[in-house]
Amino acid sequence: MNDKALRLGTRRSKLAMAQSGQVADAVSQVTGRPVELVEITTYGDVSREHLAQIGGTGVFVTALRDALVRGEVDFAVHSLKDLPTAQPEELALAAVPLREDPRDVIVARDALKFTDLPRGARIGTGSPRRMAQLNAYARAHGLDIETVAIRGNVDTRIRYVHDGELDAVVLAAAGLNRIGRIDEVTDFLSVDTVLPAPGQGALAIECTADNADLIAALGELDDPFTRVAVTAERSLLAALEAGCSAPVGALADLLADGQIVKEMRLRGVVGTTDGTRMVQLSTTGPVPETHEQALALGRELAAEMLAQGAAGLMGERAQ
Ligand SMILES: NCc1[nH]cc(CCC(=O)O)c1CC(=O)O
Repeated sequence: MNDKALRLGTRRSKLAMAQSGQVADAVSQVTGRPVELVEITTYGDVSREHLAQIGGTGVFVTALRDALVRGEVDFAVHSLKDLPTAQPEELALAAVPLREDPRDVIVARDALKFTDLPRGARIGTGSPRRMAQLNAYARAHGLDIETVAIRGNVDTRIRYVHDGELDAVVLAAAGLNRIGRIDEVTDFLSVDTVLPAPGQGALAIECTADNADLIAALGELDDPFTRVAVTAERSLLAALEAGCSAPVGALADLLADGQIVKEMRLRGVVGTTDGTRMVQLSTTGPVPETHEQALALGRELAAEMLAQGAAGLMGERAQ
């Protein structure tokens, strides 16, 4: 038996270390091999520039992928929502584990809920998707909020609220869960209010495409439904030709009748960051049984969204 340590390439951020550590334990369990974390610094970690300005899609991912291709590490864990939609040929998406809570959340001062924020409240987020949907909701419900562009890691963002610079920030529940700060949440946003980013809450475990043994071993951590759902969500994103910094939300979920899964629903939204113009559509159909069917579902919904003018709403970037 092979008991040589597997090398897991990871970013150094608290979130990356937390999710890599959790996956390392699971991989150790299924392979019976020790897993050693190898820290890799990415351009996104050192850059002070705004994410959108340095190219948006995948800045955090590239350095890890380079290390895989060079053979410096055996596998890597990414937040699936940060993965570019194009899968490089030399790499395999070996596992998509069971997704955690996909929702966005608010961390606000004084334990405030989103809808209880006072007039003129300032809400920080670096995401045009979150801005668009929060502003659209505010317009529709007579809330007076100002979305403020911020960046930085999860700790930095929460500090804006504790320091009194902002009334609230928007974050992903999954990230807070993974770093053990879910108690900071003052409001879980319904996905009817803010549709999450495609793939939000899910992880991607990648290794090189030629490593059949490792692909098979990591495959034990795969959750087939999560994979189908995120495949449809990311296919929608790709068909809209939108990068990770575009204002696109997507979520696939199962519609069940008691214990019996009946259908899958895919919802998508695109909007201008000021929330004045939105295209939001959903489609429901049989649960896809193949990768190709999942891709087709995303493409079909994207085509309907484009027919309703979605392309005209995506030119924007956060400032
Ligand atoms: N944009 C950064 C990012 N990438 C992944 C997560 C954690 C959530 C996830 O894995 O989906 C976060 C933080 C956030 O959006 O609050």
